[in-house]
Amino acid sequence: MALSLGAYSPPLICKATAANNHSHRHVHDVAYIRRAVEIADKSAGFTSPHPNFGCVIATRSGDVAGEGYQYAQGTKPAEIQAVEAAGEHCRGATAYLNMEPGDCHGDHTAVSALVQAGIKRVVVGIRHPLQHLRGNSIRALRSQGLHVEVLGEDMQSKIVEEARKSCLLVNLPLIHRATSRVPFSVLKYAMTLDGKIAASSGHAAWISSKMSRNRVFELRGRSDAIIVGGNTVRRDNPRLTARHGGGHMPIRIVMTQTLDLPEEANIWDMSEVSTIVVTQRGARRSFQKLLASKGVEVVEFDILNPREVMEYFHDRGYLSILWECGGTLAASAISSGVIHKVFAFVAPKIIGGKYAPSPVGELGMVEMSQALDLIDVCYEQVGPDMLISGFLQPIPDLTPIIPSEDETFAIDPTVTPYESSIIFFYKTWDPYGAFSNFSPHPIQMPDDNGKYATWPSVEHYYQANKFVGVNDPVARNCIEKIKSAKSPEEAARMGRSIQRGQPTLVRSDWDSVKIDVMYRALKCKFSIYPHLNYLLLSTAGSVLVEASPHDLFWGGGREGEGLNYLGRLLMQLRSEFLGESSTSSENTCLAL
Ligand SMILES: NC(=O)C1=CN([C@@H]2O[C@H](COP(=O)(O)OP(=O)(O)OC[C@H]3O[C@@H](n4cnc5c(N)ncnc54)[C@H](OP(=O)(O)O)[C@@H]3O)[C@@H](O)[C@H]2O)C=CC1
Ligand SMILES: Nc1c(N[C@@H]2O[C@H](COP(=O)(O)O)[C@@H](O)[C@H]2O)[nH]c(=O)[nH]c1=O
Repeated sequence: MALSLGAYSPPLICKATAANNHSHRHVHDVAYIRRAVEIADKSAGFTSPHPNFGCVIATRSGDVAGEGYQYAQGTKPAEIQAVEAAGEHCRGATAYLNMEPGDCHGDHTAVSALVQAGIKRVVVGIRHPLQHLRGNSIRALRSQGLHVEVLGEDMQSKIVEEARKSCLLVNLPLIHRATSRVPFSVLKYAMTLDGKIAASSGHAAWISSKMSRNRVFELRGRSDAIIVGGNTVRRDNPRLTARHGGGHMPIRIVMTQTLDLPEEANIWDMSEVSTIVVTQRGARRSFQKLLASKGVEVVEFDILNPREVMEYFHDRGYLSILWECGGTLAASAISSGVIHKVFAFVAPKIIGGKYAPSPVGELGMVEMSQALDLIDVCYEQVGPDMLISGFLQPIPDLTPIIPSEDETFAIDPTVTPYESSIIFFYKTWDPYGAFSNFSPHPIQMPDDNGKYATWPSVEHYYQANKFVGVNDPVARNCIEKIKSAKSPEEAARMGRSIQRGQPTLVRSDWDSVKIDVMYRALKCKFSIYPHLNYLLLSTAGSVLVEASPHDLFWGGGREGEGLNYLGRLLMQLRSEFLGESSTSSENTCLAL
């Protein structure tokens, strides 16, 4: 049954001229695209930031027949959900997508779903921002005879431009990933009406109201990580958790040169979420050991500055960072050009104090004409406070397309192709993302009794296996819960937190069997999906490395110090598929 557009109904249309018809169609299209944007954002706070896709299917008579949004990386594409919801109503209908589908895994699942369902026309908000995916799905849809229109390219008007902007905004972190080497960063602070972020004593709890602080929890939930400076840890002893009622918890990062931090602090409590300390190489080695004993990861930098640190977290796959530091680090981050957006909560209070700190320290500016102007400023009252937000940098321009390596050689044959013998993979949306255990490829695996069950991803299967064979109903319950986790990310979160919090539930032989468990899961995945098998074989001759800088067992580590067992297993499988060695998993482990 087709649903009425309801709250998203475009304005009523009266009789019109041909030109008017054109712009009226834009009104409809824009309303549906805006709805796709709205639903694309629905997983915010529940899952870590990821490319946000929404899809709305509208029938020829203008009713919404189906909708869907992608919940997390490795979950069902928005287009498939919308097609399933719309059923027969897809025939001849239009699909509205806020962003071109990202065919990260070479299987064109979203495109096939739209084609097979009988969709006639597709309106796309923006092309996929990532170079290796950009334009692929649009080309594929057109080659299948669908009429595809892209906002700003095939349709132009003021309202189209505004809708396009909303498509850019809902995926801004991804757009930054595509255009720069640092994650999208938001600086947030709370200040009194006289511009102080604490009293002269350093006391700051609280400046903003409870309502404003709840908004901050939401902002935290939308981020991969929250960063503060050493002084904020010493002064405030913050928890920096997202008490927003969502599932996603950002990692906490402390940036400190001296590593002169308290031995006991809320931020070292790793029961809910982990903390990473970034510091100067060689700083207080004994304290580093103490932190390591608490499970805190310490990352040393030769040059500790906001840009180096952000580039590191970009490489670690982070899309979005929230800065909740004081003015000293905030000034350094702004000067380094890594802050993109500001959220300032202004409380109607005056605290005074000649030495009370302010939100941004020394920027070296001497004339007001040098002040940084915010762009697209918004004012919103939150309880008694005023929230002022705006951008410090414009939305990156996606128009000038940087030529791909192949294109470069075509443009300039004198450029020698870079002979790459190492293939790095990590996030599902990056090149070779299908090698990630978070990729959306269900597998069928036998249980102890030889009965086959379907697992939504390799990650689900691997995490659940930690608790297999343990004679405890709680462990059995954990397996079922992990199996039905809504995303690979949630499966990983559950598996890791149960392993950490209730180690007695983990099977005693886990360390000795985990490689074999992973091997069997990967073997199934790369056997049952021909295109994945093809992709794996196409890498023959290259070293495969999971580019996880923090997982030193499955990943390659930051400086190649990781054991890269995931990469090794994939290479082992590749050579088995090529018939170069035996297929025994025991041999796999021996060969590693
Ligand atoms: N109201 C609000 O929104 C907030 C208020 N506050 C308040 O602010 C005060 C603390 O402010 P502030 O001292 O500015 O705290 P910061 O959070 O800015 O911490 C500064 C510290 O960051 C570390 N750091 C590491 N690298 C750099 C770098 N490249 N540049 C600058 N700093 C670096 C240093 O730590 P180290 O010394 O360990 O080497 C430095 O001392 C407290 O009173 C706190 O309550 C703090 C956050 C938000
Ligand atoms: N004082 C102040 C803020 N301060 C920020 O919040 C941190 C404390 O977080 P938590 O321990 O998780 O509650 C603190 O260290 C600083 O970064 N934030 C605000 O929204 N409003 C406020 O008035």
